[in-house]
Amino acid sequence: MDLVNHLSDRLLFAVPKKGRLQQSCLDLLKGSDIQFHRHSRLDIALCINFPIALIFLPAADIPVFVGEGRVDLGITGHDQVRESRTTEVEQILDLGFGKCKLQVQVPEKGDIQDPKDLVGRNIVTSFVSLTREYFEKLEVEAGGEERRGATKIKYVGGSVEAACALGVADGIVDLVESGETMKAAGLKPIATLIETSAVLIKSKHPSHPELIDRICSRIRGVITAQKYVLCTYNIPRSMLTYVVQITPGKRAPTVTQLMDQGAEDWAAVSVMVEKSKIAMVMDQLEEVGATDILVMNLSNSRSS
Ligand SMILES: Nc1ncnc2c1ncn2[C@@H]1O[C@H](COP(=O)(O)OP(=O)(O)OP(=O)(O)O)[C@@H](O)[C@H]1O
Ligand SMILES: O=P(O)(O)OC[C@H]1O[C@H](OP(=O)(O)OP(=O)(O)O)[C@H](O)[C@@H]1O
Repeated sequence: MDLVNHLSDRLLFAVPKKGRLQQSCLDLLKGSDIQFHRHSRLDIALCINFPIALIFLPAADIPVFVGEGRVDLGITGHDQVRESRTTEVEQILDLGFGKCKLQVQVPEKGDIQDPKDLVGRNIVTSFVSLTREYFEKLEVEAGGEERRGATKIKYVGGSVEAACALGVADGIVDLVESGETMKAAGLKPIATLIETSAVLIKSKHPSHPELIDRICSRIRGVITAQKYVLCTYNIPRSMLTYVVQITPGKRAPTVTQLMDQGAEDWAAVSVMVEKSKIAMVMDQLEEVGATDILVMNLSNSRSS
């Protein structure tokens, strides 16, 4: 197959080839009905139902390719966009997965309590630019311009948490989600550089802008459906002003008349509620007299 010819008319969309973001990305593509066949060992997959080619790349390389305009769209971590230093990508959508923090970590039992204590010492990280930027500020605060660059920052590609135990580093800068890796390595956090999650990014000069809008709209629909549930309930009309405050909806609740004889002063409400808040919202609705409260998962959505 002549891949180069096949790519020329297609929107190029980069997704992580491995690691923490990959499965959620594949789920998102499936939910958006972006169909493709990936041949084993090939990092390019042509879509069947869109003029799109998926390019499987390391998460760290995606902002570089998108920033240089070699690829039109991409999914990677916000941390990787910041680390790449590119100003040529637009972050168009927070995808809500891959949430973690980039933290300064030191041995739990050591004498270092404050990131300032690390100035002039050895740091190991996969995020050299963000770490350098962070420590340059501390260096200047600690000793003026002549201290700038005093901290030794070394790049490693993975297993960063092993660096202190191996005597390579006095502290590390690494991602933390559950904290299990940090704890197992006998480390504790002493500062947070940034919080991150997966983002959809696009080149500032993309090809196929209309197709990009279509894909963004599909992905946004799937993300919204994952974030919200649909809640319906019945409520006396006299209580409507209260319950609208409990369930304001994404735009506004839909209120309809109950058809039951004798229920003229009752209304049926249908409204989107954030999944993370639904249990508390149901408690509040019950307290103010709502009945027949039902909650349904959404498989997809579209709204402007
Ligand atoms: N523990 C985690 N929880 C949530 N998201 C994470 C976690 N670790 C990493 N991420 C996100 O996934 C991105 C890719 O990290 P990951 O460790 O999967 O890298 P990778 O591309 O597999 O490279 P490598 O494993 O070789 O370092 C990170 O930049 C971050 O945005
Ligand atoms: O706080 P936790 O939930 O334990 O997650 C944090 C770990 O996850 C990432 O590494 P990953 O496991 O992806 O492998 P890596 O060390 O090879 O990058 C990150 O670099 C941490 O090591």
